Amino acid sequence: MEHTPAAPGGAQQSPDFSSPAYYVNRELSWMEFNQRVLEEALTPDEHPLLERVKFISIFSSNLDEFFMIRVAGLEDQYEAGVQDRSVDGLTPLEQLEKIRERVIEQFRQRDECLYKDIAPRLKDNGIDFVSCRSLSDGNREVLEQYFRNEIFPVLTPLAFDTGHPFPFVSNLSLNLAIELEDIESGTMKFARVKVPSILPRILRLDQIDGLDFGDDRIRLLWLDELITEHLEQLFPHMRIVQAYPFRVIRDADIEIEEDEAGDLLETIEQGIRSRRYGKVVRLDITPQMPEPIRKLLMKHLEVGPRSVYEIPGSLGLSGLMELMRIERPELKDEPFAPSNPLEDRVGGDVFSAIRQGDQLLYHPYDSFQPVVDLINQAARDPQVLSIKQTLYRVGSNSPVVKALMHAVEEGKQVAVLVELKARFDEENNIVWARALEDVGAHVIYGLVGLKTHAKLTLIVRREQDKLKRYLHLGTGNYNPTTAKIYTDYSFLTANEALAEDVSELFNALTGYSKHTAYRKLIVSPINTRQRIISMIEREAEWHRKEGNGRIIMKMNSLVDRRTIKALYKASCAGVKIDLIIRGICCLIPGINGVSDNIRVVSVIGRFLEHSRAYYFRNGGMDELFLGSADIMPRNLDHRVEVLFPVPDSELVDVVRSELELILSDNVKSWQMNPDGAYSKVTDDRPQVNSQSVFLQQAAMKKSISKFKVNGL
Ligand SMILES: Nc1ncnc2c1ncn2[C@@H]1O[C@H](COP(=O)(O)OP(=O)(O)OP(=O)(O)O)[C@@H](O)[C@H]1O
Ligand SMILES: [Mg+2]
Repeated sequence: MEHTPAAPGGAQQSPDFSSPAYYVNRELSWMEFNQRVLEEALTPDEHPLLERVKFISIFSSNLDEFFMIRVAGLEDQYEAGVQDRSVDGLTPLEQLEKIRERVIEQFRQRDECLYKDIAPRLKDNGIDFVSCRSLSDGNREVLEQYFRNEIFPVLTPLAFDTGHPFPFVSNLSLNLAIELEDIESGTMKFARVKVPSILPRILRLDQIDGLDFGDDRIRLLWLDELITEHLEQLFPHMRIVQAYPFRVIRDADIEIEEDEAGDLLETIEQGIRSRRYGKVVRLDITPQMPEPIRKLLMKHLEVGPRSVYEIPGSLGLSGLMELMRIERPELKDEPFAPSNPLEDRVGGDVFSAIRQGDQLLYHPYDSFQPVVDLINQAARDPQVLSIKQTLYRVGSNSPVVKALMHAVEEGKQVAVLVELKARFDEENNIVWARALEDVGAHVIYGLVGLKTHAKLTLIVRREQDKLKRYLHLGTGNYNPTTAKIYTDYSFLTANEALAEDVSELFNALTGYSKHTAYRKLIVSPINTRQRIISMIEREAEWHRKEGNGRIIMKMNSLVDRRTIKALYKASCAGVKIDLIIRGICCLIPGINGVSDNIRVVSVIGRFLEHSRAYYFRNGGMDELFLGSADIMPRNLDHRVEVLFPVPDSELVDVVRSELELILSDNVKSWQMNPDGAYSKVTDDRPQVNSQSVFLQQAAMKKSISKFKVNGL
């Protein structure tokens, strides 16, 4: 990326902070993030072998989602003739073209890594991808029988010619396009078979009864290969000329006109159904597919050449996640047991822990269990009157939801705000919302036009004839499964001023309250942008007065232009600004006269960095906010988000030193350079892998508390 120095000739004029040269394109920045995820797989020795496979899967499914939402949006804009340029000066078409160029290169890297590096290493470790043809005659017969019994009944061959309409090809589906010859008439035909998504994508041949290999190697076969091999069973009296896999990705962005939605739940269900019919935004094929079949698919799926990707090898590599089920611990990360300081100290009595003082948990190093315990304990506790909670992504089989249901059964007043619009979790959330409603909880779907992304729990308990309020405030979801792999903070407190604000906020979410004057919380869409910007400006003021201006912000994405401008200005004023941004970052650090004092790093590793923390030195009166909001227009303007201050200075110090540790990471950290590109942080200091250090610290905490429990 080119940019001219802000003040040519050393003149002291203020740079034009709106210049496109000072911004990175949001979509391309996301692509760079996904590249960093891919690098986790590409680099040998970065992770145990199966974990590298996992990163190929994550990279691939991330990219699928990106097409379903972001590329779909750009294609819409392009089609609608939108000529507006992004902050960095690109039209929708220019962005689409750049994305395509990048994706092609990424697919090349991914596939080369998978087939030339990872697969041979898997082989060295006794794990083989095999083809049907490589099997002995005896094994092939057994496999044919297996196909007949287990797979054949689930398949539906769909003919396609003038007599049959083009079959509907659903989103994310893998299919075979089959060329056939009618043996009697000699005419050529075309058919499509969907590879059933309910079956595992990769078969473990060594686990199929009757197959005999005479060794204990693990043998894997792609399901689509098995189907291809036995197509003649689906088309008797026809000659299979050839079969070619293809995969379709559709626009999956649900547009909900909430103002017109009578019943939001039903409207979203309709949306999910219609998502199956969204416009095709990507068609994956293999290079072998002949031109006529390509043309035919492109015509009927209504896609242009820009949306067609040739991928040698298997399609839909997100399916590789199944390999994580292989029981080969030495090829995976070492399991770890999170510390549970609360359990160790107060035996799971979370209320009493909170009474002793505010509690800060850092997941996944600290267990998420206390949060589940809190709600379970509240459900059982006769003194508890009510529980209010927001739910965004709860995951399947959620112990949190079960605890809430239990609380209803125990006669507590339970009010739950279920966000039905949480992307790709809509169906899941509908199920939970219904289940909660059925047991008699008050289920609310939030405010019209806003997604509720805030993570809040409020428990009211009667104590000595007074009502006391307990809070859980978080940066991540109420999802114990992801809490094992995403880094997030949980803050447990009975702080009155915070509780007052949270009560008001729940009233605003569930009732008609138009409360906007929160004393402690920063709340989107009310004042997050304005408060963050004013704290950035305040830091510049402090710096002018007494120096030492310092800001550390950690988030998943930084997109908001006004906040970026404020950061540029603060940098020009001399404030030292460190940004830990895992994903999209539209700000460019280190530009002369614009962002000299800003550093941007991104940590990608075993755990998904997910916590959001905003720290300001504030003239020595350190101020720290944690919460659910990233700095993107969507989080600032279109969602209900909460950032909460951490009132205890000791805990502020804890978080600040955790942030400093991440900033000192020189193993899993990437820095953004003044040209907008990322490079791995390398220096001569002893190696610091921040996630590993946090793991070690958690293990230490565990052993220390064991000593304490034992009275040593
Ligand atoms: N270690 C990892 N590194 C990179 N990406 C990961 C890792 N683990 C999981 N992921 C991917 O990260 C994605 C989730 O990231 P994201 O920040 O969007 O979280 P989220 O739960 O959707 O939160 P939000 O609702 O705030 O967007 C998942 O789709 C998953 O595939
Ligand atoms: Mg997300």
